[in-house]
This record gives sequence, C-alpha cells and structure tokens, in this order.
Amino acid sequence: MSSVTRIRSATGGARGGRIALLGTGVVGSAVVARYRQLVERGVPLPPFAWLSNSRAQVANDGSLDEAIARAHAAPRQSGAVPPWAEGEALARGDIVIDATASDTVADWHAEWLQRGIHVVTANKLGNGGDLARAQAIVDAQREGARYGDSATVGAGLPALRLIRELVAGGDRIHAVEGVLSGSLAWLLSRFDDTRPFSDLVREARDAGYAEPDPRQDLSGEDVRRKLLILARAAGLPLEARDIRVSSLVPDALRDAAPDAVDAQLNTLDKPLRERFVTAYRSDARLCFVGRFDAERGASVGLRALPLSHPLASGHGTENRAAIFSDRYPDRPLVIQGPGAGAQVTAAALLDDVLRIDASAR
Ligand SMILES: NC(=O)C1=CN([C@@H]2O[C@H](COP(=O)(O)OP(=O)(O)OC[C@H]3O[C@@H](n4cnc5c(N)ncnc54)[C@H](OP(=O)(O)O)[C@@H]3O)[C@@H](O)[C@H]2O)C=CC1
Ligand SMILES: N[C@@H](CC=O)C(=O)O
Repeated sequence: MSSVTRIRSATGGARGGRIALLGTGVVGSAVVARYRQLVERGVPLPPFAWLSNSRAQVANDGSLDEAIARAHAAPRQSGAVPPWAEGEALARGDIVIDATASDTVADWHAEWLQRGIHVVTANKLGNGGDLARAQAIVDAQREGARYGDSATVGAGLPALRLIRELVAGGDRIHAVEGVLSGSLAWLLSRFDDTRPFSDLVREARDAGYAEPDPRQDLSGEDVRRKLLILARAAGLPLEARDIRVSSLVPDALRDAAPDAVDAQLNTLDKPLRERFVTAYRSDARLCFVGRFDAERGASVGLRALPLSHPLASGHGTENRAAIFSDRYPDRPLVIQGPGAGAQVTAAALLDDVLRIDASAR
C-alpha cells in the first residue's frame, strides 16, 4: 500500500480549478518555491491542492513547505502504481503540473484533457514522444481543457509559441535550426580541455541543467524530443525515427545500469577531447545543433562551427532557435536566451498555469 494522504474533496460547480503537482525534484521543488513567492506578491494563482512524487501523494493542508518536506521524506515504494493514482481523483477544471520525466505520467496527459483537466508540463514525453500520443493530446483539447507546454522547449523561451503564432497567421515554416539543449550548451561553452568533460557533466547535473538521466542529454534524445515538438507545431508530423541523431554517448556508458552511470561518465573524456582539439585547431567551436527542414529532413548532433556562425556565440545554458519561413526566408527570426535551469522552467510552468486559469474564468 503506498503512502497516500487523503485530501479535501473538490467542491465542483463554479469554483476555479486547483493545482496538483507531479514531481518534487529539481523542477517541482522550484515550482513550489515560486508559487509561494508569487502568492506572497499577490499574484492570483489557483489554490494548490496536493503534490506527489513517485513515493507519496501529500495534501497541502496549509503549509506547502511541510507538504513538500513530507513528500521528500517518503520512503521508496515497491509497487508499480504511482501514489497519486490511488489518491483523490482530479476534477474538471483542475490543473495538473507534470514536473516528472515519466513516460507513465505522459501517457495520462490525453486522458486528463479528455476529462476536462488542464495539463501543464515540463515533461517532453507527451507531445515530444510518439506521434500517436502527441496527436491524442491535440485531439483531447477539443473537449475544452488546455495543454501548457511552454516549458518543454527552451525552458519557456517563446520559440514554440512563436512558431504556433506564425503558422496561425498563415506563415509556412521552412526550417528551424538551433542550439536546443541548455546542458550541452553549458558544457560546450565551458569545455576548454583544462578539466575532463565528465567533471563538467557532473557539475551540469548538480546545477539542475541535465535530465534526471544525463544520457538523455548526451545522446541527443532530449534535443530530438524538442525538435519533434517544434516540427509538429510547424505542421510537420514527424516521428522520432525521422530525425537522424548522432549520440555523444559511448557504448559502455549507454549500456550502464542507472546506478553505474556516474562511474562510466569518464568514457566521454577521450572522444570529446579529440573533437575539441580538432575544432580548436580550425578556429571552430563545438555546438550541439538540431535542425529540421521541411524539404531536407531533420538531424541532431555535434558540429564544429566557425566562430562567426550565429549559433556559435552563446554563453552558459543559452539556447538559440533560428526560424526560416515564408516571412523570414533568408534572414531568420532568432529566439535566444537561457534554455535550462529550475527557476526559468518553474516560471514557464506557472506562466502557463496563470494563462489557463485566466482563460477559464
Ligand atoms: N532541469 C531543467 O532545466 C528542465 C527540465 N525539464 C523537464 O522537467 C522534468 C523534471 O526534471 P527534474 O526536476 O530535473 O527531474 P528530477 O529527477 O529532479 O525529478 C523528477 C521527479 O519526478 C518524480 N516522478 C517520477 N516518476 C513519477 C511518477 N510516476 N509519478 C509522480 N512522480 C514521479 C520523481 O519522484 P521521486 O522523487 O520519488 O523519484 C521526482 O520527484 C523532466 O521531464 C525534464 O525534462 C524541462 C525543462 C527544463
Ligand atoms: N536537460 C534539458 C533541460 C531543459 O529541457 C537541457 O539540457 O536543455
């Protein structure tokens, strides 16, 4: 039996929705902290009903700090059923925030929408996973509930929104090319061969830029998901297999069990050092670039770009997305800014919550 805390039942009727948070890790904890700050500043957010991780669901009985501390302290569960699945049902008008990287949770997105429950997500496995799942999420919104996915690309940078607005205005997207991984941008901007690459990967993970499993970043999988989200928003119904991905992950690291990943990170050092030295000798900079092109397909991988290239001058976690369209055929429209980190991601999630709540009133 999982550790479930019963919470007050929904009153239903004309009340506004409530927030339920799934995931209390790096991003989920930042959502709770920002929610408290915004409420203290008088921002009219919906009430926070409960939060859950993979171990426990905890009601907000007045102190969010206490609720998240109890969730963090809950013991690991052996059962396969997540604690929130056994807890109080969500009601029409509620807003679920998905701050997990869970495929199981992503599989619920369309179901919640169909039941009139809004979904706000940092988890890219909803609209950046299988095309059928992404399509089900689009179709389910016809029932009236809304899907907030601003945080899934660029940690809230307005690239995704912009593409949707251009398409809604009749523009046709020809291509999008960009640096779409905040952690890889940070790693490659810091890597100068004075420290092993693996040390920097640990630092990026500890700073909250990497995925729960950093191989998702290093393999290009995270960028593939973001590219799928952008391409689908642009009207290209791509599947994961349509994107060629060149992974940075050596076989030994790829095959490592989750608890052996850290020990295998040093297998990255030699190949990355070689790539760095080759680029350095030709006055180039390593950048991890994703690109889809309506005519020429899509790819993700490491490129050595001349220092003068527009994608080569970012700092820290900076993402850049260059959008080419009928309206911007030669000189692209470029969105740029920090593309990873708990604070920016939490802000993007709560921006979506506020937009949805305002439109529901
Ligand atoms: N870090 C960043 O800059 C950005 C991250 N994101 C996305 O945010 C998401 C969360 O990342 P992050 O916070 O770093 O990850 P963490 O690993 O820190 O946290 C993940 C949380 O999800 C919980 N969880 C896992 N499975 C379930 C489940 N079935 N039901 C409920 N909770 C579950 C975990 O529970 P437990 O604690 O019990 O293990 C944990 O609390 C990811 O999808 C990531 O891609 C998006 C944009 C930027
Ligand atoms: N791990 C991701 C976080 C945001 O999506 C990244 O590095 O960009």
